[in-house]
Parts: sequence; C-alpha cells; structure tokens
Amino acid sequence: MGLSVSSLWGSLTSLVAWGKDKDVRILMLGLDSAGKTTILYRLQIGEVVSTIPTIGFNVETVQYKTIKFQVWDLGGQSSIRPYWRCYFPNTSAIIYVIDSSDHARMQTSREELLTMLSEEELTGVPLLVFCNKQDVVGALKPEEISEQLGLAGGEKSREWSVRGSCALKGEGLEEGLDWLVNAIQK
Ligand SMILES: Nc1nc2c(ncn2[C@@H]2O[C@H](COP(=O)(O)OP(=O)(O)OP(=O)(O)O)[C@@H](O)[C@H]2O)c(=O)[nH]1
Ligand SMILES: [Mg+2]
Repeated sequence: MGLSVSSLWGSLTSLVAWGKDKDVRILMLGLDSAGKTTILYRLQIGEVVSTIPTIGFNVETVQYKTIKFQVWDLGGQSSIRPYWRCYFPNTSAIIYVIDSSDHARMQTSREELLTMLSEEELTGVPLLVFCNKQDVVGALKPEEISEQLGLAGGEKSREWSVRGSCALKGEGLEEGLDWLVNAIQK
C-alpha cells in the first residue's frame, strides 16, 4: 500500500512538473507583409531582423517573463493560407497581425480572420489582434480597425483584444503579451 501511494505521488508530481515546463503554443497569423516574422524575432531577440516573405513557417521559443511560448509564425500569402488549418490543434492562443496601413486589404484580412475564428478547433481560444505598423502615416487606429472587424458584436465565446503595435520600434508588443498571458490563464 505504502509503495503504491508513493508511486502515485511520484506520477502526480511529475505530471505537475510537466505542466509547468510545457510550452504554451501560440499561432501567429495574418496576411502577407503584416509584420508577423518581424514581431516574432523582435519578441525573441529584441531586435528588428531583415525578413523575406515566409514560405511555410517559422517556429521559435520565446521566453516572456515566467512563461515559455512556442510561437508558430505562418506565411500569409494567399497560396499558403489554406494550410493554416493544419496548425490549429492544441493552440493556446492566437495572435492575428494586421498591417494598419494596408487599407485596400483590410476587408480581406477581416474575412481571413473570421473564417479562422469559425473553425471548431479554435473554439474558445483567446485572440490578440495586433494592428501593426502604427508608425506609418495614414495607418488606421486600433479603434477604427476594431470597429471594422466587428468582433464586439459576435465574439462572445472567447477572450479577445485589438491593440496597436509597431514591430520596428517594439511598441505595444509587451502590453499585448501581458494581456495574452492573462487571457490564457483565465
Ligand atoms: N513601418 C513598419 N514596417 C514594418 C513593421 N513591422 C514590419 N514591417 C515591415 O513589413 C515588411 C514585412 O514584414 P514581415 O515580418 O516579413 O511580414 P510577414 O507578416 O511575416 O509576411 P509573410 O511572411 O509574407 O506572411 C518588412 O519590410 C518589415 O520590415 C512596422 O511596425 N512598421
Ligand atoms: Mg513572415
């Protein structure tokens, strides 16, 4: 009896330890050229890297405060978007990146976002929208983009937040991650 209790205790403690070490899997999606890869490396190494369009994906471990994120940055070109769904299982949170200066493709970006959110595998998964490139003259403000996305009307089944960012200067990224950590822990 003593032995089985101690082995049970052993399994329980290793299970808890596993939970602590487990990476939090985050998907970063958005149209091509929105700034996803720039954000990924800004978060990981704190620098702006020179990027080329992502064909496929980049995946990196990002240590943020006490949490280790495994961030999957998927290419956003239209030919690659159908493959996003292959990465949906076991997602803890979604970061959706929008180029706030790309007025012409705002509706396309909205449609891709809503299509993604309707996927069953992502039900209830918290969503952080980065309205990136806030430094560009004429960029839409996060409040304007939020209104265009229309999440306030329909998204009741998940935590979501629409925020401004500038990956080049690193602005807004930490605040966004703070929000995301809270949302994941809820
Ligand atoms: N002005 C400005 N440019 C940015 C910002 N973030 C990224 N960029 C630029 O936007 C371009 C595209 O950035 P990427 O990070 O490669 O875009 P992506 O979303 O990964 O694109 P795909 O891999 O094709 O899906 C690059 O020239 C970046 O330097 C920003 O906040 N402001
Ligand atoms: Mg990229």
